[in-house]
Amino acid sequence: MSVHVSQSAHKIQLWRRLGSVQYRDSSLLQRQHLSSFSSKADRNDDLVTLEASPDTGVATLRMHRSPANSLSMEMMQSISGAIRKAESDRKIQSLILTSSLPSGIFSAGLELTELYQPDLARLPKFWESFQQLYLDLYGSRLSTIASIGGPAPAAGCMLSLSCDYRIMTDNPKCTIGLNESQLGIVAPPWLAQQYIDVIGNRNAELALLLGTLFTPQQALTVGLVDELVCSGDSSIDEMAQRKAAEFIRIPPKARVAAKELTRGTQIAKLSGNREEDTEFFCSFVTTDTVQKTLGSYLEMLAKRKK
Ligand SMILES: CC/C=C\CC/C=C/CC(=O)SCCNC(=O)CCNC(=O)[C@H](O)C(C)(C)COP(=O)(O)OP(=O)(O)OC[C@H]1O[C@@H](n2cnc3c(N)ncnc32)[C@H](O)[C@@H]1OP(=O)(O)O
Repeated sequence: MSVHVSQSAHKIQLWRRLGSVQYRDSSLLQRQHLSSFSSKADRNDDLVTLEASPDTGVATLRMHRSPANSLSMEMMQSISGAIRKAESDRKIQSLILTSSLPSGIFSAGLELTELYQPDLARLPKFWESFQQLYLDLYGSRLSTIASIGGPAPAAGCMLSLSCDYRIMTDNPKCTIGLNESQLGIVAPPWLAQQYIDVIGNRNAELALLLGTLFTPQQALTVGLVDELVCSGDSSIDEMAQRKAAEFIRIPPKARVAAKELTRGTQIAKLSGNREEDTEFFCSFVTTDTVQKTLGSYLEMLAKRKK
Protein backbone atom coordinates (compact mmCIF):
# COMPACT_ATOMS: atom_id res chain seq x y z
CA MET A 1 0.00 0.00 0.00
CA SER A 2 2.78 2.44 0.91
CA VAL A 3 4.32 1.78 -2.52
CA HIS A 4 1.12 2.95 -4.19
CA VAL A 5 0.88 6.06 -2.06
CA SER A 6 4.45 7.08 -2.80
CA GLN A 7 4.05 6.41 -6.54
CA SER A 8 0.91 8.53 -6.56
CA ALA A 9 2.64 11.32 -4.62
CA HIS A 10 5.50 11.18 -7.11
CA LYS A 11 3.14 11.57 -10.05
CA ILE A 12 1.44 14.53 -8.42
CA GLN A 13 4.80 16.16 -7.78
CA LEU A 14 5.71 15.60 -11.41
CA TRP A 15 2.44 17.22 -12.49
CA ARG A 16 2.99 20.13 -10.17
CA ARG A 17 6.46 20.65 -11.63
CA LEU A 18 5.02 20.58 -15.13
CA GLY A 19 2.37 23.08 -14.05
CA SER A 20 4.79 25.45 -12.37
CA VAL A 21 7.79 25.26 -14.68
CA GLN A 22 6.13 25.00 -18.02
CA TYR A 23 3.23 27.34 -17.36
CA ARG A 24 4.58 29.75 -14.77
CA ASP A 25 5.63 32.44 -17.22
CA SER A 26 2.60 32.40 -19.47
CA SER A 27 1.00 35.75 -20.17
CA LEU A 28 -2.54 36.72 -19.27
CA LEU A 29 -5.33 34.73 -20.80
CA GLN A 30 -6.73 36.35 -23.91
CA ARG A 31 -10.45 35.76 -23.78
CA GLN A 32 -11.80 34.52 -27.05
CA HIS A 33 -15.35 34.54 -28.22
CA LEU A 34 -16.32 31.22 -29.74
CA SER A 35 -20.00 31.37 -30.46
CA SER A 36 -20.41 27.68 -31.31
CA PHE A 37 -19.01 26.65 -27.92
CA SER A 38 -21.22 28.51 -25.51
CA SER A 39 -23.47 26.05 -23.67
CA LYS A 40 -22.68 25.05 -20.09
CA ALA A 41 -25.38 23.57 -17.89
CA ASP A 42 -27.76 21.10 -19.50
CA ARG A 43 -31.38 22.00 -19.16
CA ASN A 44 -32.98 18.60 -19.10
CA ASP A 45 -32.43 15.09 -17.88
CA ASP A 46 -33.02 13.45 -21.21
CA LEU A 47 -29.39 12.62 -21.87
CA VAL A 48 -29.31 8.84 -21.60
CA THR A 49 -31.77 5.98 -21.83
CA LEU A 50 -31.54 2.73 -19.90
CA GLU A 51 -33.33 -0.30 -21.28
CA ALA A 52 -33.22 -3.30 -18.97
CA SER A 53 -34.23 -6.77 -20.04
CA PRO A 54 -34.68 -9.05 -16.99
CA ASP A 55 -35.21 -12.03 -19.34
CA THR A 56 -31.73 -11.83 -20.81
CA GLY A 57 -30.08 -10.13 -17.82
CA VAL A 58 -28.75 -7.41 -20.13
CA ALA A 59 -29.30 -3.66 -19.83
CA THR A 60 -28.45 -1.21 -22.60
CA LEU A 61 -27.39 2.32 -21.74
CA ARG A 62 -27.73 4.63 -24.73
CA MET A 63 -26.12 8.06 -24.69
CA HIS A 64 -27.86 10.79 -26.65
CA ARG A 65 -26.56 14.19 -25.69
CA SER A 66 -26.62 15.99 -29.02
CA PRO A 67 -24.52 16.76 -30.99
CA ALA A 68 -21.54 14.63 -29.86
CA ASN A 69 -22.25 13.00 -26.47
CA SER A 70 -19.65 15.27 -24.94
CA LEU A 71 -19.49 14.82 -21.20
CA SER A 72 -20.94 17.80 -19.36
CA MET A 73 -21.30 17.45 -15.60
CA GLU A 74 -24.99 16.57 -15.97
CA MET A 75 -24.21 14.03 -18.70
CA MET A 76 -21.66 12.27 -16.49
CA GLN A 77 -24.07 12.26 -13.56
CA SER A 78 -26.78 10.82 -15.80
CA ILE A 79 -24.51 8.00 -16.98
CA SER A 80 -23.42 7.26 -13.40
CA GLY A 81 -27.06 7.28 -12.28
CA ALA A 82 -28.04 4.85 -15.04
CA ILE A 83 -25.18 2.49 -14.17
CA ARG A 84 -26.28 2.46 -10.52
CA LYS A 85 -29.88 1.93 -11.53
CA ALA A 86 -28.93 -1.09 -13.65
CA GLU A 87 -26.80 -2.43 -10.79
CA SER A 88 -29.68 -2.12 -8.33
CA ASP A 89 -31.69 -4.63 -10.37
CA ARG A 90 -30.40 -8.04 -9.25
CA LYS A 91 -31.69 -9.65 -12.46
CA ILE A 92 -29.27 -7.54 -14.51
CA GLN A 93 -25.77 -8.95 -14.94
CA SER A 94 -24.50 -7.15 -18.00
CA LEU A 95 -24.49 -3.61 -19.35
CA ILE A 96 -23.96 -2.50 -22.95
CA LEU A 97 -22.82 1.10 -23.28
CA THR A 98 -23.56 2.69 -26.62
CA SER A 99 -24.60 5.87 -28.41
CA SER A 100 -27.93 6.47 -30.09
CA LEU A 101 -26.92 9.68 -31.84
CA PRO A 102 -27.73 9.65 -35.58
CA SER A 103 -24.09 10.65 -36.28
CA GLY A 104 -22.94 7.49 -34.50
CA ILE A 105 -20.41 9.50 -32.41
CA PHE A 106 -19.75 7.39 -29.32
CA SER A 107 -18.56 10.30 -27.17
CA ALA A 108 -16.44 13.37 -27.97
CA GLY A 109 -14.93 13.28 -24.49
CA LEU A 110 -15.24 15.98 -21.89
CA GLU A 111 -17.48 18.89 -22.83
CA LEU A 112 -14.91 21.48 -23.83
CA THR A 113 -16.95 24.44 -22.57
CA GLU A 114 -16.58 22.96 -19.08
CA LEU A 115 -12.79 23.29 -19.45
CA TYR A 116 -12.50 26.49 -21.44
CA GLN A 117 -13.17 29.72 -19.51
CA PRO A 118 -14.73 27.54 -16.84
CA ASP A 119 -17.19 28.42 -14.13
CA LEU A 120 -14.79 28.19 -11.19
CA ALA A 121 -17.44 27.19 -8.66
CA ARG A 122 -18.61 24.37 -10.92
CA LEU A 123 -15.17 23.12 -12.00
CA PRO A 124 -14.38 20.92 -8.94
CA LYS A 125 -17.87 19.37 -9.07
CA PHE A 126 -17.44 18.73 -12.77
CA TRP A 127 -14.16 16.89 -12.14
CA GLU A 128 -15.63 14.92 -9.22
CA SER A 129 -18.40 13.77 -11.57
CA PHE A 130 -15.72 12.55 -13.98
CA GLN A 131 -13.92 10.66 -11.21
CA GLN A 132 -17.25 9.22 -10.05
CA LEU A 133 -18.12 8.05 -13.54
CA TYR A 134 -14.78 6.26 -13.80
CA LEU A 135 -15.31 4.63 -10.39
CA ASP A 136 -18.89 3.60 -11.21
CA LEU A 137 -18.13 2.13 -14.61
CA TYR A 138 -14.67 0.67 -14.04
CA GLY A 139 -15.74 -0.83 -10.73
CA SER A 140 -19.18 -2.00 -11.75
CA ARG A 141 -20.37 -5.43 -10.60
CA LEU A 142 -21.91 -5.80 -14.07
CA SER A 143 -20.01 -7.12 -17.03
CA THR A 144 -19.73 -4.11 -19.30
CA ILE A 145 -19.44 -3.95 -23.06
CA ALA A 146 -18.69 -0.81 -25.06
CA SER A 147 -20.38 -0.84 -28.43
CA ILE A 148 -18.46 1.88 -30.27
CA GLY A 149 -20.12 2.93 -33.50
CA GLY A 150 -18.26 6.24 -33.91
CA PRO A 151 -15.38 8.39 -32.68
CA ALA A 152 -14.29 7.99 -29.04
CA PRO A 153 -11.54 10.51 -28.22
CA ALA A 154 -10.16 11.31 -24.74
CA ALA A 155 -12.83 10.81 -22.08
CA GLY A 156 -14.89 9.01 -24.74
CA CYS A 157 -12.02 6.53 -24.83
CA MET A 158 -12.12 6.42 -21.01
CA LEU A 159 -15.74 5.23 -21.19
CA SER A 160 -14.65 2.34 -23.41
CA LEU A 161 -11.52 1.57 -21.38
CA SER A 162 -13.71 1.30 -18.28
CA CYS A 163 -15.76 -1.46 -19.88
CA ASP A 164 -14.74 -5.13 -19.84
CA TYR A 165 -14.95 -5.56 -23.62
CA ARG A 166 -14.84 -3.19 -26.57
CA ILE A 167 -16.45 -3.72 -29.98
CA MET A 168 -15.92 -1.06 -32.65
CA THR A 169 -17.26 -0.33 -36.12
CA ASP A 170 -14.54 -0.79 -38.74
CA ASN A 171 -14.83 2.65 -40.30
CA PRO A 172 -11.54 4.59 -40.58
CA LYS A 173 -13.40 7.82 -39.68
CA CYS A 174 -14.13 6.38 -36.24
CA THR A 175 -11.02 6.99 -34.23
CA ILE A 176 -10.27 6.25 -30.61
CA GLY A 177 -7.52 7.20 -28.17
CA LEU A 178 -6.32 9.61 -25.52
CA ASN A 179 -5.58 12.72 -27.59
CA GLU A 180 -5.26 15.11 -24.63
CA SER A 181 -1.72 16.22 -25.47
CA GLN A 182 -3.05 17.68 -28.74
CA LEU A 183 -5.23 19.98 -26.64
CA GLY A 184 -2.31 21.05 -24.45
CA ILE A 185 -3.59 19.00 -21.52
CA VAL A 186 -2.70 15.65 -20.02
CA ALA A 187 -4.77 12.63 -19.03
CA PRO A 188 -5.09 12.15 -15.26
CA PRO A 189 -2.94 9.29 -13.89
CA TRP A 190 -5.89 6.94 -13.33
CA LEU A 191 -6.90 7.28 -16.97
CA ALA A 192 -3.31 6.96 -18.22
CA GLN A 193 -3.01 3.81 -16.09
CA GLN A 194 -6.07 2.29 -17.76
CA TYR A 195 -4.43 2.93 -21.11
CA ILE A 196 -1.16 1.32 -19.96
CA ASP A 197 -3.07 -1.67 -18.58
CA VAL A 198 -4.92 -2.20 -21.84
CA ILE A 199 -2.35 -1.43 -24.57
CA GLY A 200 0.94 -1.85 -22.68
CA ASN A 201 3.49 0.64 -21.45
CA ARG A 202 5.34 1.44 -24.68
CA ASN A 203 2.23 1.78 -26.84
CA ALA A 204 0.61 3.97 -24.18
CA GLU A 205 3.72 6.09 -23.71
CA LEU A 206 4.00 6.90 -27.39
CA ALA A 207 0.27 7.39 -27.84
CA LEU A 208 0.03 9.71 -24.82
CA LEU A 209 2.98 11.78 -25.99
CA LEU A 210 1.61 12.19 -29.50
CA GLY A 211 -2.09 12.31 -28.60
CA THR A 212 -2.67 9.49 -31.09
CA LEU A 213 -6.14 8.75 -32.33
CA PHE A 214 -6.14 5.16 -33.61
CA THR A 215 -8.16 3.96 -36.56
CA PRO A 216 -10.22 0.84 -35.75
CA GLN A 217 -7.63 -1.45 -37.40
CA GLN A 218 -4.79 0.18 -35.45
CA ALA A 219 -6.85 0.03 -32.26
CA LEU A 220 -7.38 -3.70 -32.82
CA THR A 221 -3.67 -4.22 -33.43
CA VAL A 222 -2.62 -2.51 -30.17
CA GLY A 223 -5.46 -4.17 -28.22
CA LEU A 224 -7.39 -0.97 -27.55
CA VAL A 225 -10.50 -2.66 -28.92
CA ASP A 226 -11.23 -6.38 -28.82
CA GLU A 227 -13.29 -6.85 -31.96
CA LEU A 228 -14.26 -4.96 -35.12
CA VAL A 229 -17.55 -5.11 -36.95
CA CYS A 230 -17.50 -4.63 -40.71
CA SER A 231 -20.50 -3.21 -42.45
CA GLY A 232 -22.39 -6.15 -43.88
CA ASP A 233 -21.54 -8.36 -40.92
CA SER A 234 -24.00 -8.84 -38.12
CA SER A 235 -24.81 -5.57 -36.43
CA ILE A 236 -22.67 -4.20 -33.64
CA ASP A 237 -25.68 -4.42 -31.30
CA GLU A 238 -26.10 -8.14 -32.00
CA MET A 239 -22.40 -8.72 -31.37
CA ALA A 240 -22.59 -6.82 -28.10
CA GLN A 241 -25.62 -8.88 -27.04
CA ARG A 242 -23.77 -12.10 -27.87
CA LYS A 243 -20.75 -11.02 -25.85
CA ALA A 244 -22.99 -10.02 -22.93
CA ALA A 245 -24.56 -13.48 -22.98
CA GLU A 246 -21.08 -15.04 -22.91
CA PHE A 247 -20.16 -13.04 -19.79
CA ILE A 248 -23.47 -13.93 -18.15
CA ARG A 249 -22.63 -17.64 -18.40
CA ILE A 250 -19.75 -17.09 -15.94
CA PRO A 251 -20.84 -17.35 -12.28
CA PRO A 252 -21.25 -13.68 -11.18
CA LYS A 253 -19.24 -13.97 -7.98
CA ALA A 254 -16.24 -15.39 -9.81
CA ARG A 255 -16.56 -12.78 -12.55
CA VAL A 256 -16.70 -9.91 -10.04
CA ALA A 257 -13.77 -11.33 -8.06
CA ALA A 258 -11.71 -11.62 -11.25
CA LYS A 259 -12.45 -7.98 -12.05
CA GLU A 260 -11.45 -6.93 -8.56
CA LEU A 261 -8.08 -8.65 -9.08
CA THR A 262 -7.14 -6.44 -12.00
CA ARG A 263 -8.94 -3.19 -11.09
CA GLY A 264 -9.18 -3.09 -7.28
CA THR A 265 -5.83 -1.40 -6.69
CA GLN A 266 -6.47 1.44 -9.14
CA ILE A 267 -9.97 2.01 -7.83
CA ALA A 268 -8.75 2.17 -4.23
CA LYS A 269 -5.95 4.50 -5.28
CA LEU A 270 -8.22 7.11 -6.81
CA SER A 271 -10.84 6.69 -4.06
CA GLY A 272 -8.19 7.65 -1.51
CA ASN A 273 -6.86 10.56 -3.57
CA ARG A 274 -9.88 12.35 -4.98
CA GLU A 275 -9.41 15.74 -3.35
CA GLU A 276 -5.79 16.05 -4.38
CA ASP A 277 -6.63 14.89 -7.89
CA THR A 278 -9.40 17.51 -8.13
CA GLU A 279 -7.17 20.25 -6.77
CA PHE A 280 -4.48 19.48 -9.28
CA PHE A 281 -6.93 19.38 -12.17
CA CYS A 282 -8.48 22.74 -11.23
CA SER A 283 -5.14 24.48 -10.87
CA PHE A 284 -3.76 22.92 -14.06
CA VAL A 285 -6.68 23.55 -16.37
CA THR A 286 -7.08 27.19 -15.32
CA THR A 287 -3.48 28.17 -16.12
CA ASP A 288 -3.19 30.80 -18.82
CA THR A 289 -1.25 28.54 -21.16
CA VAL A 290 -3.75 25.69 -20.96
CA GLN A 291 -6.62 28.12 -21.48
CA LYS A 292 -4.96 29.62 -24.55
CA THR A 293 -4.27 26.22 -26.05
CA LEU A 294 -7.84 25.11 -25.41
CA GLY A 295 -9.12 28.29 -27.04
CA SER A 296 -7.02 27.62 -30.14
CA TYR A 297 -8.20 24.00 -30.24
CA LEU A 298 -11.83 25.10 -30.11
CA GLU A 299 -11.22 27.57 -32.90
CA MET A 300 -9.59 24.84 -34.96
CA LEU A 301 -12.62 22.57 -34.43
CA ALA A 302 -15.01 25.36 -35.42
CA LYS A 303 -12.97 26.21 -38.55
CA ARG A 304 -12.67 22.56 -39.54
CA LYS A 305 -16.44 22.33 -39.45
CA LYS A 306 -16.86 25.40 -41.73
C1 LIG B 1 -4.65 16.87 -14.79
C2 LIG B 1 -5.66 16.64 -15.79
C3 LIG B 1 -5.87 17.88 -16.54
C4 LIG B 1 -6.69 17.91 -17.57
C5 LIG B 1 -7.36 16.72 -18.05
C6 LIG B 1 -8.53 17.07 -18.93
C7 LIG B 1 -8.99 15.84 -19.61
C8 LIG B 1 -9.68 15.95 -20.75
C9 LIG B 1 -10.21 14.78 -21.46
C10 LIG B 1 -11.13 15.17 -22.58
O1 LIG B 1 -12.04 14.43 -22.84
S1 LIG B 1 -10.87 16.62 -23.43
C11 LIG B 1 -11.97 16.56 -24.82
C12 LIG B 1 -11.26 15.99 -25.99
N1 LIG B 1 -12.16 15.83 -27.10
C13 LIG B 1 -11.82 16.08 -28.35
O2 LIG B 1 -10.70 16.44 -28.62
C14 LIG B 1 -12.86 15.82 -29.40
C15 LIG B 1 -13.14 17.03 -30.22
N2 LIG B 1 -14.11 16.73 -31.24
C16 LIG B 1 -13.81 16.11 -32.39
O3 LIG B 1 -12.69 15.76 -32.67
C17 LIG B 1 -14.92 15.87 -33.35
O4 LIG B 1 -15.99 16.73 -33.01
C18 LIG B 1 -15.45 14.41 -33.37
C19 LIG B 1 -14.37 13.52 -33.99
C20 LIG B 1 -15.84 13.92 -32.00
C21 LIG B 1 -16.70 14.36 -34.29
O5 LIG B 1 -16.37 14.90 -35.53
P1 LIG B 1 -17.54 15.24 -36.57
O6 LIG B 1 -18.43 14.07 -36.75
O7 LIG B 1 -16.87 15.80 -37.78
O8 LIG B 1 -18.42 16.34 -35.84
P2 LIG B 1 -18.06 17.86 -35.52
O9 LIG B 1 -16.61 18.06 -35.31
O10 LIG B 1 -18.73 18.72 -36.50
O11 LIG B 1 -18.75 18.02 -34.07
C22 LIG B 1 -20.17 17.98 -33.95
C23 LIG B 1 -20.57 18.99 -32.91
O12 LIG B 1 -20.07 18.57 -31.64
C24 LIG B 1 -19.32 19.63 -31.04
N3 LIG B 1 -18.25 19.02 -30.23
C25 LIG B 1 -17.40 18.06 -30.63
N4 LIG B 1 -16.61 17.70 -29.61
C26 LIG B 1 -16.97 18.44 -28.54
C27 LIG B 1 -16.52 18.51 -27.19
N5 LIG B 1 -15.58 17.68 -26.71
N6 LIG B 1 -17.11 19.38 -26.38
C28 LIG B 1 -18.08 20.21 -26.83
N7 LIG B 1 -18.57 20.18 -28.09
C29 LIG B 1 -18.01 19.30 -28.94
C30 LIG B 1 -18.81 20.42 -32.23
O13 LIG B 1 -18.50 21.71 -31.87
C31 LIG B 1 -20.01 20.38 -33.16
O14 LIG B 1 -20.97 21.29 -32.63
P3 LIG B 1 -21.96 22.13 -33.58
O15 LIG B 1 -22.87 22.83 -32.65
O16 LIG B 1 -21.05 23.06 -34.35
O17 LIG B 1 -22.64 21.12 -34.47
